[in-house]
Amino acid sequence: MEAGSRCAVITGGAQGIGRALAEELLRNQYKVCILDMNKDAGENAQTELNKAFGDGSIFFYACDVTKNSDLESAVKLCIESLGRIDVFVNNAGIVNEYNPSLTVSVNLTAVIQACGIVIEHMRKDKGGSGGTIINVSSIAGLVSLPFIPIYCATKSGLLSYTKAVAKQAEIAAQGITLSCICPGFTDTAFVQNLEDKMPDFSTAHKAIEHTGLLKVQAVTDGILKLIKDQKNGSILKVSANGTDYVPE
Ligand SMILES: NC(=O)c1ccc[n+]([C@@H]2O[C@H](COP(=O)([O-])OP(=O)(O)OC[C@H]3O[C@@H](n4cnc5c(N)ncnc54)[C@H](O)[C@@H]3O)[C@@H](O)[C@H]2O)c1
Ligand SMILES: CCCCC/C=C\C=C\[C@H](O)C/C=C\C/C=C\CCCC(=O)O
Repeated sequence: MEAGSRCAVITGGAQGIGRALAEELLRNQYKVCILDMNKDAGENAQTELNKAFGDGSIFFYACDVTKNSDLESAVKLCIESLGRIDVFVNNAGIVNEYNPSLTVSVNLTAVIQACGIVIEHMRKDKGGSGGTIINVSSIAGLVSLPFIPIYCATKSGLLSYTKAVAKQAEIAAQGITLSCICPGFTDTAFVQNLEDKMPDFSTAHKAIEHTGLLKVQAVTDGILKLIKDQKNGSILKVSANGTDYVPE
């Protein structure tokens, strides 16, 4: 590991927004670890991206973020591979209105657990060098969508949690910043095959027809902006109308 290269970890990084972000960070000279429960997609991303960016650029570790023991050991492996973590992106997420506990567990509880683990590593008073945590929320965390109430609850919960932790005096003192990104509907596998994931699929389908889909690049650009701006406690909305910070 060369002195000075920045290191990032992305949960749910095997496909969709997470994988595109991994690629973007590699293009920006980061070393990257991706964590995902989809072993085939994760190994595939690792092989393809190491081929494109050079061996040892990216590491994949299988991790179900809902299992605290998986998270603990995956973060340890990331630190062994990268040396440190400068940027941690909690990106893994699901929509499943028929399984509230799983939805809360993946989208909210796992993020809270991961933040706890990563903050301990980043704290300057514990030998770390600070860092940035980005939590991937959604416009569904800002507006209430009647066809996905449980998903909305998890994503607005993420906004509250992130802003509250960011306000803790010791977070800033330790050189740590937390922020959230709130994308609108985005063109990934996430918005496909959802017929059996919500009772009122036809309203969801109409909403997407009405708003259209964002390109993944708009979301990864937003995450790069958050990494660059380091505005602790900020919420960045990405929609068809552009990318803007949400006023306090
Ligand atoms: N696509 C959209 O329209 C959209 C819009 C706003 C926000 N988001 C959010 O963006 C994030 C990424 O979404 P995406 O569109 O790339 O979805 P995606 O389905 O393409 O990718 C999600 C990844 O998360 C992984 N994952 C799911 N559960 C996991 C678990 N328990 N442990 C580890 N990995 C797990 C999946 O295997 C997958 O690789 C999610 O948090 C989602 O809520 C998506
Ligand atoms: C075909 C059915 C797909 C159902 C999609 C379900 C969940 C997707 C959740 C995403 O996180 C996106 C959530 C909300 C987007 C809300 C409004 C979009 C406004 C778009 C805009 O202003 O550009």
